[in-house]
Amino acid sequence: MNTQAACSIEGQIGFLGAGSIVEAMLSGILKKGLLSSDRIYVTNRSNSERLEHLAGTYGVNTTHDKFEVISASDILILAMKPKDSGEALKELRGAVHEGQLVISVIAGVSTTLIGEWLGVNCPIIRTMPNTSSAVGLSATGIAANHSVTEEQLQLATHLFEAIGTVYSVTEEELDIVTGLSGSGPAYVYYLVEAMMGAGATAGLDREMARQLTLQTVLGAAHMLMDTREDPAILRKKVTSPGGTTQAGMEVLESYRFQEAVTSAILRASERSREMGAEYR
Ligand SMILES: NC(=O)C1=CN([C@@H]2O[C@H](COP(=O)(O)OP(=O)(O)OC[C@H]3O[C@@H](n4cnc5c(N)ncnc54)[C@H](O)[C@@H]3O)[C@@H](O)[C@H]2O)C=CC1
Ligand SMILES: O=C(O)[C@@H]1CCC=N1
Repeated sequence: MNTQAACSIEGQIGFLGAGSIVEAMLSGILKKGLLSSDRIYVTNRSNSERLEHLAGTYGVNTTHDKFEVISASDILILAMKPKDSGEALKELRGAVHEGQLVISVIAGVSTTLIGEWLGVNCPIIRTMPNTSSAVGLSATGIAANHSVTEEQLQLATHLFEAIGTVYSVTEEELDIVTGLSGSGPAYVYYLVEAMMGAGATAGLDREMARQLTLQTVLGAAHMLMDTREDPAILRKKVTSPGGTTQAGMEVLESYRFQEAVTSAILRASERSREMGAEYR
């Protein structure tokens, strides 16, 4: 868990969208005590059961009236899918006023486009958190448009610091951040699935394979963070000449593992750019 102390924030926050990333953020924000649940409003397209779940689990206010959420909120967080965002935001044209701070977690969609759809020249901050927000360990990229004041940027940074670590980048760089750390947890889970599966296939009890894999991933992440050593150096320290790691690494290389990971991240970043153009 991120142990950084979080001071409370003023005002009310509204979420337009109630999916996985919003639940991860709610969980992280409330665990940190950044603001009380009665100052949070959540709406979605039409799923009442989902809103009931969020109200029941987190004690937040939920409604199907998007205009109620907008008028109740000092900070508005946009969290619908990129493909739904144009239609959703055009419906709200004129409802958001210039004093409200809009924060988007939507992949690929630019602050310029969001401003055009909403029909208002308001401060807009584009971010890219990841689902590790739920345990306070998101790696979040953040970029602001020209209307955002230093104070508003600090406020948004503070909000996202409650759910992890925040990195200030340019808006262009956010597409790379999306492919790398926004999608990144899925790549790590994919590796973990493969490692656990291999342990079980080789004869270990499934739970034992799971625990050994998770402790290995956790230990490796801590080694990288604590020693600040280059990952290639750490990898070499594990690899005894002619030993087991070398044998395993040769197989990964024969499948061009690094090339596959690089291509995946570049393709995901490109997809972020594509979505911004595709859904305009
Ligand atoms: N899932 C992830 O790991 C991450 C997702 N994101 C971004 O967050 C956004 C949401 O992603 P997820 O939570 O995964 O999607 P999701 O599909 O779980 O949730 C999308 C939500 O948007 C709502 N919605 C759709 N149309 C709406 C409308 N007109 N008004 C209000 N709400 C509406 C849906 O009802 C649903 O609650 C996407 O833009 C995605 O790019 C960003 C970082 C990480
Ligand atoms: O897959 C997606 O498009 C979203 C953005 C980053 C993580 N999930």
